[in-house]
Amino acid sequence: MEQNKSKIIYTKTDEAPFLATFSFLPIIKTFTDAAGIEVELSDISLAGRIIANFPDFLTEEQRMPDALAELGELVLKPEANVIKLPNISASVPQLKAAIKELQAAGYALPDYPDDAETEEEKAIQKRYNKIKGSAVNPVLREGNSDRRAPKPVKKYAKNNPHSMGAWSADSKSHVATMTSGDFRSNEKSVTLESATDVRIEHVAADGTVTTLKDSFPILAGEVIDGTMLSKKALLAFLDAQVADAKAQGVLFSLHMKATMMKVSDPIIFGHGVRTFFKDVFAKHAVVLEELGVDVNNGFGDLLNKIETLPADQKAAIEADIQAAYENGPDVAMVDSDKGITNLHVPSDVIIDASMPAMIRTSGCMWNKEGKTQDTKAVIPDSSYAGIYQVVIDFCKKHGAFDPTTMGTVPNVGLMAQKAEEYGSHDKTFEIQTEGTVRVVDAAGNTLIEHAVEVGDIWRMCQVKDAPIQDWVKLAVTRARASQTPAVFWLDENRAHDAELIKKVNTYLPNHDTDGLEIHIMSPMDATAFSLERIKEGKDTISVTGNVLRDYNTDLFPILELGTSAKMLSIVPLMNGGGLFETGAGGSAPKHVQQFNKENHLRWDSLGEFLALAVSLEHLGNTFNNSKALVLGEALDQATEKLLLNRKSPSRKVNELDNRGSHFYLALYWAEAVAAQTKDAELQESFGKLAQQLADNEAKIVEELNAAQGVAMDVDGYYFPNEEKVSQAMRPSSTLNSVLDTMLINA
Ligand SMILES: NC(=O)C1=CN([C@@H]2O[C@H](COP(=O)(O)OP(=O)(O)OC[C@H]3O[C@@H](n4cnc5c(N)ncnc54)[C@H](OP(=O)(O)O)[C@@H]3O)[C@@H](O)[C@H]2O)C=CC1
Ligand SMILES: O=C(O)CCC(=O)C(=O)O
Ligand SMILES: [Mg+2]
Repeated sequence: MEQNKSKIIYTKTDEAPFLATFSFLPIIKTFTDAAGIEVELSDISLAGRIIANFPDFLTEEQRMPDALAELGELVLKPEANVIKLPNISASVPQLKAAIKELQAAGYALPDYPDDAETEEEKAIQKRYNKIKGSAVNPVLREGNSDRRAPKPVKKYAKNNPHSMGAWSADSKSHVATMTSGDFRSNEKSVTLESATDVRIEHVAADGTVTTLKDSFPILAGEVIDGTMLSKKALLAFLDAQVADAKAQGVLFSLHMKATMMKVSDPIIFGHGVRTFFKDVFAKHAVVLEELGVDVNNGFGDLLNKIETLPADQKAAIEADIQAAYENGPDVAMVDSDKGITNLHVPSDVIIDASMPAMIRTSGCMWNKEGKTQDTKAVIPDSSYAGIYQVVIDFCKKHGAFDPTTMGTVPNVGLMAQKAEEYGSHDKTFEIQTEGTVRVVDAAGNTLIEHAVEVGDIWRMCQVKDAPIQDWVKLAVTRARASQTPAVFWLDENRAHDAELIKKVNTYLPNHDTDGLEIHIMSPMDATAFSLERIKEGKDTISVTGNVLRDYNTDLFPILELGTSAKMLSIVPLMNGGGLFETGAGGSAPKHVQQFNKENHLRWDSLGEFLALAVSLEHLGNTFNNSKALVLGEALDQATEKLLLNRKSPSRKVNELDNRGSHFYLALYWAEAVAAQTKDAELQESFGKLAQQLADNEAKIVEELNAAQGVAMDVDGYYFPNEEKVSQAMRPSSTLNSVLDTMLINA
């Protein structure tokens, strides 16, 4: 992919942000074309990535270039300027559904092999596994993360607070986490002084050595960790939690990140399902085995596979499932009307968004009657679980947070180059034989070693030195720019964090920290510190590793702003380019359901507006493009006005939705360009556009709202008909012709 000096890459993704793109992109192009800036669409949708990876199964016309691979190369170059919308990180059920849809559309793709046996099946599975889970973000994130609520957004939230469920001191909701045998307890960490190669091997009790991962390079200064989660300890823990949830009368709810931690967390999820339905699995072990049931993909896998059984056999299993529900604790529901529990699909409950949603709902989740109920949030590994307990304790003591007065917690996150746990998939193993796992360097020294048993999960993580240096620098830069205290969330008692603390102490003196308040605290202490301040309306930067980056950038925004979609999310790429993510949240599947049902899209594109403005600013500054700077500044003004005038999408049908909010953004953006005096040419042409949009406001809004209230079918979920999507997302002929006229004149 060529990125010339006046090009911005805009990503085509999935679900709600995909739909929104069909309305917003024509507006963007109206503005950028006039300024000679090219905006190119790059397809990294789940369907697009599947197509790109199986050219040999497809016809010439069906094939697509591997846009993700191209972007992966682009982000290493200084000229990179990419706007990245949220995309699906597919669980296996989602991947299978997308494949099915493509097959139905005439794409002769192979099925996803559940049990790959032949070499051919293994090769296909390997290709699909590359597409599975969080496969996009780690490729693009060649920089650390700077996520925050811009001032106008925070101000808007204070003036227009979202709902917050009240908290009572006698709430029984709590976090349950392991106290031993987990990743945190077993962690060992080493900083390599000089570059070397390491390999990971398993040594069986009889001395047989099996290579788990061939030699790979480690750079000087890199921190590596090895750790394991004991299956025995996990099962004992899960058993105890199921029993305790029942005893306490609270909902049982398991919170994992099975999409991003795509090797370890589905295994843990599977143990959660098997523990909850223990009797079903004990009684029907043989038949479930024969059916190839794999609940690492959720309990839904069992339900789907027993459909093929003879009626009486199926009924017997269903009766035992019912008994499990009756005898066990109540289980948290994703959709109580449809009987879908938190255990059905691993991608339905994702910890970063699910825990804050629970905290916002008075610490409750939904039970089978569709009512809220106190909940036991089960987060097996104790590395980070404690922060949520601190928030829960704080709410029990002080009541719910008040969005009208609370301060903000922006985040500076260490994430470049697959840092830490989020880069561990290719170094995570479910142990097949008792023995030892060891990490051995080029000279034959054992750097890390653990005794393991069958079923234990062993993993190694890496974080390179250059990203750490960049992260420390970014933290200081943000602390200085915003005059806000910064806290490194690092625990001296955790092996990995202890190594990072040494690094932070080495690199901080390289920067001017005069007059800045910088702390290092354990995650739980840092949470308590930040919450005390937030309550007093004070701001505190959280400087964290990759997992806490993920957790904090949903936790605080969801409490402060109601959603993380309103965050500014910048990734200053280490080689000088810019990656501008939109918001900090996901692709909102629920929004698509509503769109299909009643043609109302409640997706808020605020994240896209903010990202585009910083992308234009970056382009302007990097390449001396004054027109880009004018557009960027004007866009920020337009976004601020949009918030002030409350033109964000409503949640209700027949009211302003995503499309209507795009119209208002276009109007305010054109007005702001027309009002500036730095560029007379832009001023003149956008003066005309502003006038036309303003003159037609009532008609356009009427046309946009009138389209709603009917079912909408765009021929597919993962791979819809783009012509239909475009028609659906651009229902105002008046708006379309005003934009077209502008484009023709540009
Ligand atoms: N950067 C990325 O690419 C990311 C991708 N994901 C992926 O997204 C999918 C869904 O993840 P999930 O955890 O459910 O998170 P989502 O953010 O999609 O959903 C959580 C809820 O947040 C609200 N929300 C999120 N974005 C917006 C928005 N722009 N406008 C209005 N409301 C919004 C919605 O609430 P309500 O329904 O009440 O309106 C939504 O249901 C998964 O496949 C996940 O892997 C997740 C995070 C980041
Ligand atoms: O990549 C993913 O799967 C999710 C990313 C995410 O949640 C985040 O970056 O906050
Ligand atoms: Mg996240």
